Amino acid sequence: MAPTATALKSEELALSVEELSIEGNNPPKNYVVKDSESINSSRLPLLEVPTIDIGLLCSSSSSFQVEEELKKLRSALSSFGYIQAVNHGMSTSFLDEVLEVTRRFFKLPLEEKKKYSREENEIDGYGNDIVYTHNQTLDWNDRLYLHLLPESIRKFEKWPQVPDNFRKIFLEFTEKLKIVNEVIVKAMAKSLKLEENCFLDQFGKNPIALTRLNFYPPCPWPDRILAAKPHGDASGTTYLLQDKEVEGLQVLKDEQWYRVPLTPDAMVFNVGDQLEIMTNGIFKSPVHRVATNKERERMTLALFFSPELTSEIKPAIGLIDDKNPRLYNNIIDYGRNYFEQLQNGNKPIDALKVRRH
Ligand SMILES: O=C(O)CCC(=O)C(=O)O
Ligand SMILES: [Fe+2]
Repeated sequence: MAPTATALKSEELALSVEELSIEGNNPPKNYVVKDSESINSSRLPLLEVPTIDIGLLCSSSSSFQVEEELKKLRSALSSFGYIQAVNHGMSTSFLDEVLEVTRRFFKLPLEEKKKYSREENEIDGYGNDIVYTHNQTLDWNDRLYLHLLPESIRKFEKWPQVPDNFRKIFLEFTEKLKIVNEVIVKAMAKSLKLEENCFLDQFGKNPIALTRLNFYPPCPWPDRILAAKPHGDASGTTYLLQDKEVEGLQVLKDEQWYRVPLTPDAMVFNVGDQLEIMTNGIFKSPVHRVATNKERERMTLALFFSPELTSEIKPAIGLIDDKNPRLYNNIIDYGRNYFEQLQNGNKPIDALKVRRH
């Protein structure tokens, strides 16, 4: 998933969002959303995100309860692509620890964090948006990207040494979430009456796990700047640990923006673009964005699972027939052009739509 185009450089762009939040009186122009009206700061409705019991999905029997859970999963993923995963086998205290090491990293002095700065044209490391074009709108977000799987692509030099349990906690989290992910990806197939490994096989033997730790400093201009611009995730599947107190995530459903509620003890799960392709558009990779907050900072942790780079992903045969034509072309390494497309204002998945005349 390496960015392909050469990134542009400029003085203002080299500052972290944290630095910008303490500087100056005017909004930095590269961050101001061109069509500010679209931010719509009036209070948005809250999305009802169904709770899915992962323990039930693991069970090999097909009881009434399991069938009901699969129906609920299918319904949520085909209407807006989000669920809250509960009973996932990770204790609240463990998830709190994951968020706590994340918080402790972002609370380090800037000079400390900059020791882990992302190199140009790389993904792993600390920094903000890669800049491809001068009129790109930047996100009010400092982040740390780290590849977690496969082991061979970990860049430990970008992994924080402080707090000193960072590495241990993230390795444990990765192992645990990998198991949850297999359960959910299999359940997605079962809920569509497909063979359970149908999507998991497309991830290949060495799926990719990438985490993105997000820090959103308070922003003096919440009506003009977004913490993350609208996007669908490039992943196969995405898991999000949300800030415990500060909302910000919003989802587009039927052309209306909704707030995603805070989910204590639950993980938010959403379909990524690559699972939308594999399900031939039945499951939706939701377009989401993050609002800025004038008073409060926010921290979240996203973890993305994606097929290995050599795997050709494709809509499952069992989902295509005369009534349901193929919607997407096959693709290898979906992430390769994703960032550049997104930063150029495109919706990357649209490039794969089958064109009919
Ligand atoms: O911070 C959030 O609530 C969402 C983050 C997100 O969408 C991402 O990292 O892709
Ligand atoms: Fe996202």
